[in-house]
Amino acid sequence: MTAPKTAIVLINLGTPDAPTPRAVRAYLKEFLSDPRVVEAPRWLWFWVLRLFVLPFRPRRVARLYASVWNQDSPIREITEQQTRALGERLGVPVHYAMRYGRPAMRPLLDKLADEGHDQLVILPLYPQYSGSTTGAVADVIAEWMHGRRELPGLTLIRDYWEHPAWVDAMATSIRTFREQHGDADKLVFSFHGIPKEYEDKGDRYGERCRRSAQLIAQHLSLADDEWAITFQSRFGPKEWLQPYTDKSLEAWAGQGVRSVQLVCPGFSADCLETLEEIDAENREVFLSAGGERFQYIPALNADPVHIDALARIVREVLP
Ligand SMILES: C=CC1=C(C)c2cc3[nH]c(cc4nc(cc5[nH]c(cc1n2)c(C)c5CCC(=O)O)C(CCC(=O)O)=C4C)c(C)c3C=C
Ligand SMILES: [Fe+2]
Ligand SMILES: [Fe+2]
Repeated sequence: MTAPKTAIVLINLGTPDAPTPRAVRAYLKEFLSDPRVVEAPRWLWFWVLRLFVLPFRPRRVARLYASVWNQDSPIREITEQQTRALGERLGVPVHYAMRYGRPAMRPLLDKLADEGHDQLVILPLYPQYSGSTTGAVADVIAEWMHGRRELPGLTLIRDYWEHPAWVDAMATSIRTFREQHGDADKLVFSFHGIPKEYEDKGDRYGERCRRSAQLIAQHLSLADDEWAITFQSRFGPKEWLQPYTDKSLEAWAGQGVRSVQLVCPGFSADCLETLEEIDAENREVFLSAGGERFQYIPALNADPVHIDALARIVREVLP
């Protein structure tokens, strides 16, 4: 037998192929059909998705994608940069795939196994585990394994919000931003939400986010009134994790908070939800409610402090 041939696979959520209603429709159809993402009864959601969501949302969301699109969707461009940088740092082949849309996970797993890799380390780029994100990645891996006779060794890094290397990278990035731009009345940690019902049923994602923000705030020696945690990206009519980012910004502006800095520690790469929803929509919410200064602190992206942290996290599980 030859020495184990290891490959690292980064996974992120996904994005449409193009900022057009047609491409966004195809992407949303795949994404929102996953029962990990929308847990409504299948027969009901089948019709709601086709009658009320897919005929309308893609047109509006395509315009939002167009407002942040570069050569490609930011999340795919940045994941590609992260993949290259981590490969150089580790000296081990690093690949990436998206859970929804392209490049897809299954063809990559097939290719790596067919090439004779017998150890795969899979790192979903969600620092805080949720069934709706990393759980959905695990589903694809499990289905893929089901169809294969010879299996490689597999390590799934479930999450890394507690890893000192990642907490340190987040704190360093925020500190560097504040050294360059000054502080604000409030530092807001805004996380992507999930429906409150998922938490009630046992998904401890919200708790991980709250503890995550606490660890970073401690690292920065912030007093309790200098920071806050909120949840963004509500979808549909039900209650999601609270407090909501937009409502909180509005309330603070009314209470005399003049300046805020927002950081999104649940997003390893900037994407529609940070560049458009936070840096454009929520900026507008805060400023039009009387706030004076709104600053978005970028995601860790392909910053060397992030790549160093990911390299440490992966090295710990390498054979
Ligand atoms: C409908 C339910 C959704 C759940 C639950 C959900 C959880 C969740 N999502 C992320 C990260 C990202 N989500 C992104 C976009 C996005 N998310 C939803 C819905 C749910 N997300 C939708 C419908 C969309 C698409 C845009 C829209 O139509 O509003 C993205 C950005 C992708 C991009 O292309 O830039 C990310 C990243 C997390 C971390 C999470 C739960 C923990
Ligand atoms: Fe989402
Ligand atoms: Fe959004």
